Amino acid sequence: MKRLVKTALTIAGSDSGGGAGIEADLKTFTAFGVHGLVAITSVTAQNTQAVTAIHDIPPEVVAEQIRAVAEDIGVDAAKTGMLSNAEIIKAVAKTVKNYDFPLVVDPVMIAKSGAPLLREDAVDALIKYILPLATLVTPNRFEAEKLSGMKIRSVEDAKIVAKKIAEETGAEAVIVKGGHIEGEEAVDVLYHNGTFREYRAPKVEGCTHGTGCSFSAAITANLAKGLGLEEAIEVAKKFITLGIAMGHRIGHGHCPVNQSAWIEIPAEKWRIYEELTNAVREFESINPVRLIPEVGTNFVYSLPLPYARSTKDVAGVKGRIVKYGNSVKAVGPVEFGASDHLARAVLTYMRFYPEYRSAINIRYSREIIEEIIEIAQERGFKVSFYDRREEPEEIKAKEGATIPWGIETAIKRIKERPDIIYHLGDVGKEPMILVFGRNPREVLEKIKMLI
Ligand SMILES: Cc1ncc(COP(=O)(O)OP(=O)(O)O)c(N)n1
Ligand SMILES: Cc1ncsc1CCOP(=O)(O)O
Repeated sequence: MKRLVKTALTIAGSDSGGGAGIEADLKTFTAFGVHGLVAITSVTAQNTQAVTAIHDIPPEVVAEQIRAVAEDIGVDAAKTGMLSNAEIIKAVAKTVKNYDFPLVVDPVMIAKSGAPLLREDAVDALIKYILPLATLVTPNRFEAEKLSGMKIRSVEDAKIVAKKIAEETGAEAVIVKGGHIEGEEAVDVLYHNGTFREYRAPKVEGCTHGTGCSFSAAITANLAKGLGLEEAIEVAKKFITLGIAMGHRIGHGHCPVNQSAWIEIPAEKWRIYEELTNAVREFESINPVRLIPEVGTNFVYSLPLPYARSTKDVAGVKGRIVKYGNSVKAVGPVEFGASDHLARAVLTYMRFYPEYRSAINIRYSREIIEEIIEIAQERGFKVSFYDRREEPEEIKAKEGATIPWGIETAIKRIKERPDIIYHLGDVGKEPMILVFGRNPREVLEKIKMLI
């Protein structure tokens, strides 16, 4: 039977910290929907700060891992990472020659923490045995300098070096990565089929442990899926830029790239869209006319942290929910970026209570707030408030700062998490009640109690 899922093989070392090596490669393969296969070359005891032990696997066992998966399952594309010593390099070269899958070579030499991952005497073996088999070699600045014997200070130097490595080793293509080359952008230079191509992205703040591994794994996964080389690199560049920006802030050293962001953000966005759309429909059907303020109601649901960074990451109702005769109607559909005020409120709230990602605003009246306080006492809900008259002048003067200040003030006012925050308005500002919950369902439950 024809195999439906594509497969990618990583021939690399294990990083016990889960940031680089085999672990990074497998997460990357999964992010692209490709089944990952492994041939472990070396087991490292490693964290974000250091490599504290290295145990190399016997070369024949490395070769046997490749053979075992290639013979039974089949390999659509493969990559190499940490190969550690010359014997492993020779065993890998001899084995992969028996198959015709594309091979991406990440010439791993030194860990971010500074530890050597390739013996000094094995660099020549890498050049002699592995690079000639490569569909693509992916050195960073320092690896490219080592492979070429030349210094790289600019994108122009990177071009000369990429061409030199390809011509001297017989590698089909070489991409010299620009993360360590000076400039505001990370410019990667590809030499392929006698021509150059530049891949540009802003140098983003974030986490970089495992970037080389994840980038080469992303290219491999996309080659396995049938993309051409240049297209596969284009996707991988976007993937790694997002992964660095969304990196997991763990450990005390170089924090790791987040390979899941690529798949998690779109998946979460879809779940949020569905859940919020259903909740808005239910809110309309309850028809809570007396709860709709003059400015209208919005109902929001944010991406989880660390993905929620701006109001664009919060879904809301476009055009808000309004009174229409005797009924309550959403003006437009649920969209990300459709809310400003309520989105800023929920983003501030999440700084204190990250799981509470949904909120709705309803009309303030003395009667409604008294009912809320009564229900809150019965059900154990907490209510807090902020008073715009207490707002410091410097906050007033700053565009968009009132709501974050107000939510923070209300949260700090009481010792426990407030389910409901209200404010009494100001000149030209309608007073408002904001109801928070972990998700739209929880917010709706609270609203239903008021009806
Ligand atoms: C087992 C293992 N393989 C590769 C690396 C290199 O990862 P890192 O240190 O983050 O550097 P790049 O990913 O940028 O090449 C490693 N540390 N461990
Ligand atoms: C005016 C206002 N203030 C708090 S919620 C709200 C209404 C909803 O505003 P948005 O649609 O910008 O979230």
